[in-house]
Amino acid sequence: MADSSPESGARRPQFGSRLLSDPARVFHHNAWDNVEWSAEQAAAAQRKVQENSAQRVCPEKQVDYETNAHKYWNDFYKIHENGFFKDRHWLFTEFPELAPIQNQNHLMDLLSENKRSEVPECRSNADGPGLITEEQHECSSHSLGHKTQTLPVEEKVTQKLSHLEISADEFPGSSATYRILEVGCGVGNTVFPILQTNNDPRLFVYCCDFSSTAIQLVKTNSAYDAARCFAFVHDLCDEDQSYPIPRDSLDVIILIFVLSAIVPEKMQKAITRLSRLLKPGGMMLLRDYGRHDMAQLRFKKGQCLSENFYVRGDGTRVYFFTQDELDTLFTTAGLEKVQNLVDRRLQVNRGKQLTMYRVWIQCKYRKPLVANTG
Ligand SMILES: C[S@@+](CC[C@H](N)C(=O)[O-])C[C@H]1O[C@@H](n2cnc3c(N)ncnc32)[C@H](O)[C@@H]1O
Repeated sequence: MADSSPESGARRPQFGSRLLSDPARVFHHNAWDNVEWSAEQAAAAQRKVQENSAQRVCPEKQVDYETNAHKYWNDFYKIHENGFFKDRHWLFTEFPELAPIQNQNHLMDLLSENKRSEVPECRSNADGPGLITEEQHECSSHSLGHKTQTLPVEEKVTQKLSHLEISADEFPGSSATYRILEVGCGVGNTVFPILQTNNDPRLFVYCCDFSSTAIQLVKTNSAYDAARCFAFVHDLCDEDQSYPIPRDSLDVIILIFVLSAIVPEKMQKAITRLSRLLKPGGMMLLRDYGRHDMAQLRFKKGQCLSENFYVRGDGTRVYFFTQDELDTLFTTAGLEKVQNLVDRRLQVNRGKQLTMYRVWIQCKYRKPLVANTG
């Protein structure tokens, strides 16, 4: 097979296509896919988790992390603004649903021009010391422009939506025919690539986050276009707060490293509420941390909140999923599996000769065309 590494300038391959067959070549690329874990490595990971989970955070602190979760994320974004999470052009190869079909050939041409090396997710210093690679700190060149004002029309819509009674023909994006919602969008590192690469006039993109600081950064980004996008503050765990979109109206919902940030007991209701917003045939897409990811193994004693759920030094929290747990969450919400895969990836810092074993899970679940009555 021809070399399709980002360095070669060729189109970025889907995950799963670069395999390390000769361990001596480990430092020849930045990342290797589907890395097999030996029994010893798996057992060592299990032991690490037992060790770092032995001591739990006290109940008072647990209440604080839950009650003030949005404040901890606000603080995070006040410090890092939009220089922390890198834009993700891999999105379109992994999730072609983000680009309407008629655009895909053109999209692939655009992407092949993009020679940036791909880093799947780049939560770093808060996960533990020493995890940061140089490229993970690299800031997106096109996510830094800021506007100073939001549009008055949008303000009016926001006010109207705060007294929610969504009518089927009066909501932002109501005239669009392809609607995407990103939940927990942060500073827009998924939303802006979608808006920039997909110029289909029938597309409308919604994005929300419970961090008002993050949403402010999205709205003041020069790439934010209120005619094509609607960003709003929303807590996906808040059952009393409606989404500003009617039921059965979305083609795609995206969750990128966000479900892991909420308390496990609230995950099911959050997913069930979101699934109601999908059109029949609509898709829920997720990429998130898998069990025994390097970030989980790096936690120290005293940072565990509950099984596989931890708090970082900055007060933000993270859960590490198995494929079965995610399958249960989505199928209980009435969705059908299209994809549920584990991406075991060996990331390499060639400069520092470091190896990092990452575990991510990628899921696609579809709302059935006919309601599941069984
Ligand atoms: C790890 S970051 C990922 C951000 C973004 N999806 C990305 O990939 O760059 C997790 C995001 O989820 C948001 N978040 C956490 N809990 C949330 C909740 N209950 N409701 C809405 N957003 C939430 C945080 O504010 C943060 O922006």
